[in-house]
Amino acid sequence: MKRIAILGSTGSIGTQALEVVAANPALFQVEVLSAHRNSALLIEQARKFKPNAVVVTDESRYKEVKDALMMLPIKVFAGERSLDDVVQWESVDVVLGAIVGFAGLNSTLAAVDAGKTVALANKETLVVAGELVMRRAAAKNAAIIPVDSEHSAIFQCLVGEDTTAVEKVILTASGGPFLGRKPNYLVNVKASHALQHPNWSMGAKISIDSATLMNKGLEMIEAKWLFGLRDEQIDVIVHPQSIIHSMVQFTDGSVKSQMGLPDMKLPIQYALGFPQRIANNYKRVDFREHSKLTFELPDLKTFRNLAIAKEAMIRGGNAPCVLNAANEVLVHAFLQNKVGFMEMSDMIEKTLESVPFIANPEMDDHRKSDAEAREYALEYAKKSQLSMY
Ligand SMILES: NC(=O)C1=CN([C@@H]2O[C@H](COP(=O)(O)OP(=O)(O)OC[C@H]3O[C@@H](n4cnc5c(N)ncnc54)[C@H](OP(=O)(O)O)[C@@H]3O)[C@@H](O)[C@H]2O)C=CC1
Ligand SMILES: CC(=O)[C@@H](O)[C@H](O)COP(=O)(O)O
Ligand SMILES: [Mn+2]
Repeated sequence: MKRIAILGSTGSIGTQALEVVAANPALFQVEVLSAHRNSALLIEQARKFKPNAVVVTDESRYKEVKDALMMLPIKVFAGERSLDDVVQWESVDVVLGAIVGFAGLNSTLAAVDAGKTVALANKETLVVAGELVMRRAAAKNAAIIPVDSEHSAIFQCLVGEDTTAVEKVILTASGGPFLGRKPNYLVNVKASHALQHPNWSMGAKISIDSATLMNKGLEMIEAKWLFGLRDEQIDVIVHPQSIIHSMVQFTDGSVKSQMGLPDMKLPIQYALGFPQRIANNYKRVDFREHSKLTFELPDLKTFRNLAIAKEAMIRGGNAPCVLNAANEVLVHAFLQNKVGFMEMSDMIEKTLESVPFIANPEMDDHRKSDAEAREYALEYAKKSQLSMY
């Protein structure tokens, strides 16, 4: 029986993780749940799964959660710091990092420092501080099992392989809702349209990242650190059907892929169950229904975020941290209709030019770079014609 701390239990990954847990009561038990603002759902989840503790990181929701769970033997904590404490508990076997954005970094690091197995969905953690996180995980023997579908695919392709025989990895990208569209169309698109991913149902931030292809840029950086790859070993190919979740090409020319229907419960249960592969009765791929699996190069001239992210990866240092912070601010602004779809790339680029470069950042440098980048990005966002700041 694995005892799991689900950080971000009220989100898209968190709720699907709870479905996986509910389907496998002999394998998994919820030890901790965490939410930020969605206290109503957190309370409902706590009543159903009866964890040892819940954390509500937005402290203004503490009283509501505490009062609602008063009659149950569930500890209730508030604030981000509490997350760092609970993930280190002896009673936690696996930490599922499913918080969105930079906000998930501290708790992931706390889990790694405690030598926990981390099932990691929160890709921003590795984008911002991949070198540092992987270094500390190695020092503490903490396993990081990817949940992100592409990285889960690569991980599964690598099990039992000699990693020195990897020539490159090929990340598949769906292309998002605007595949094939050009700038003259994209200047006018609104969040409601960008949120409609063709294959996956996900949280708002990652859905916009998929639409701009920033998601694939973030995933290149995530792959670099997870699998210890050189920049030139990471390729991206657009595969609109999202059946092949990514591939590994070996030095003998063989290519392995992992396939499946686009359903995040699969990589989630793989990461939670690893090294055990858990049987389920989810819908299988029927190749007659998917008789055309197609591939094309990404349009980097239109979807500039992917090119900008790749450049930040190659530049290294604090550049990916700055990229991430600017992107978080601008995605938030786009969701509120305060900047345009195409403007986001220009503003991210300008933020990267504005924040001083740090070649070998430690945690304090990342915090500082993140804060500075947010200020610049917000300043640029305010200059948008759409802005009503
Ligand atoms: N959704 C997907 O299919 C995939 C997601 N991922 C990655 O997984 C992560 C989660 O994504 P997703 O589930 O879509 O996101 P959601 O927006 O659906 O959920 C985010 C979760 O994080 C919590 N949260 C938000 N802000 C904070 C904060 N400041 N402090 C603590 N907790 C916070 C939310 O709490 P509350 O709702 O209570 O406010 C919620 O539980 C992201 O990094 C994403 O890139 C990767 C691959 C696929
Ligand atoms: C489900 C998942 O892992 C997402 O990151 C997904 O890959 C997004 O799809 P695209 O970024 O390829 O559109
Ligand atoms: Mn992904």
